[in-house]
Amino acid sequence: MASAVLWRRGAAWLRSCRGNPELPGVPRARGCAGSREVVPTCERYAVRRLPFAQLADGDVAFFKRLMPGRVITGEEEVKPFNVDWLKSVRGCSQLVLKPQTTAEVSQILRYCYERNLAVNPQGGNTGLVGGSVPVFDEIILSTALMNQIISFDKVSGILVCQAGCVLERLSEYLEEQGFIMPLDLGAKGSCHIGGNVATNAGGLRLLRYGSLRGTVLGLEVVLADGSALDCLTSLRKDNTGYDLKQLFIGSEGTLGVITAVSILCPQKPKAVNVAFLGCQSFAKVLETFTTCRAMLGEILSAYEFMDEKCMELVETHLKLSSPVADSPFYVLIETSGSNSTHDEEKLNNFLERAMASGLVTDGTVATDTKKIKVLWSLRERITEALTHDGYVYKYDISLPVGKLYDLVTDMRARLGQSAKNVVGYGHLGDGNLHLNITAESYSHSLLDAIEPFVYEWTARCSGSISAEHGLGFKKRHFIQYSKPHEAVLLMQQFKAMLDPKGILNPYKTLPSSPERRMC
Ligand SMILES: O=C(O)CC[C@@H](O)C(=O)O
Ligand SMILES: [Zn+2]
Repeated sequence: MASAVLWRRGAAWLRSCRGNPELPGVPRARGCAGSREVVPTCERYAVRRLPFAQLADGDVAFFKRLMPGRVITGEEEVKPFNVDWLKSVRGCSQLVLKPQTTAEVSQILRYCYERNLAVNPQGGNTGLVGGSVPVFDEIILSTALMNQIISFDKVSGILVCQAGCVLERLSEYLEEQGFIMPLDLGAKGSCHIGGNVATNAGGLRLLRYGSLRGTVLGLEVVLADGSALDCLTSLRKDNTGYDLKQLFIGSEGTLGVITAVSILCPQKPKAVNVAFLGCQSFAKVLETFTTCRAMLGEILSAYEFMDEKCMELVETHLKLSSPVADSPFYVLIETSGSNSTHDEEKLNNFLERAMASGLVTDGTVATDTKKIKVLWSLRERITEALTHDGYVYKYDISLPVGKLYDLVTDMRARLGQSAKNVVGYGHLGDGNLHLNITAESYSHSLLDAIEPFVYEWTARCSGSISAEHGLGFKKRHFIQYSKPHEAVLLMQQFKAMLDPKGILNPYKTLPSSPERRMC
């Protein structure tokens, strides 16, 4: 019935958004993940502490002299820095340092290197694989006060800023200048650009603007021994030797601390539209993608999908309402272009075709900023909704796009009643599935039913076990499912060369001694 209504509406439908006006807007920071008590990581996973030095009173006194007023020591004050956003891993650091300058980061690391003290670099602490919090008592080096925009060149669109700038603040700043960040993600209200680069965050705009490996032009990095590496170039082209910045992009703070970033920013599109559509099968989601890519061409800027379980969760836990009739799958299509009449016409033609051929059975379109945000919030806030559903097991998989949803179906069949919900969503246009499984509480047996099955399944399809979230603490021992042994060895050699004492973000990204999960 809904489809008939849509079909008759034609172009008028294109201009409408049936999104509930009372839907709350997109939150500025990712919502709170509840107040669960978290078992310390080292206990839950039986991790062996590496032989770093223990923090002494003299160390704290040194840092207090170096950065008066920017050293946090009280147990309660340090607590939020010890726990990840998901409330799934917890360290027991006793010290948080908040440098403001690269020189201070250098001094901190020089001191820690000499004393053999382990350091956990931390940005907005929005990571999803336990990479941003300590495992034991690593000193937390927070980039929160390194939040200055250094320069923005309107001619080239190149932004240079300190690592601790919050992504959303950068976006707002750039929008005033007629530009945007090439990166957007649900955690934009809290995540730091340095953390985004350190994890090579993907996000919602990758389909259009590519990954940070292409848009980051330069980096300033402080190495483990405190020496600063100035690769903060703003050149589009520079073929002088090896491109060292690439080593640090996606290194998750294990090779150096990123202190400043130079990034190429696109012009703000003049016309943005979002269509939110219902599809009756995953095959139709795929066909809709092929059709819209062919018909929308260069104006297509995002193609996201979510299944009906995701919609149920955002409705139940966040009280958002679906703007379209219940469907097994939903897709969100965004266009970004320079001519609204042209873009709307293209989108309308595509939608008419999609409706006529039965690819899409219901849908709504938003052309103004407020309604666009409402539609995006249905997709962006799934992560937040999941945290209200219990303990969440998260998988972030790259797969050949045609196989993307088979993993969700297989996992559902495998887990049966032992899981509460098994949901699939993600950046379909990038071949990136977010598979999430919820249960009332954490259990080793459920984890054993999921892993290594999920990784073996992914490896059989030549996929990647981490598309965009990184390996952090939780996934480092599974790297071999996506990288050959020689590649892992070479990574370990790079690590040993740049950080011979292994003080930077230990227990993360690369496998070390095997850990046994406690039963
Ligand atoms: O929570 C997740 O699994 C995905 C988070 C994020 O990458 C997203 O695309 O929303
Ligand atoms: Zn994602």
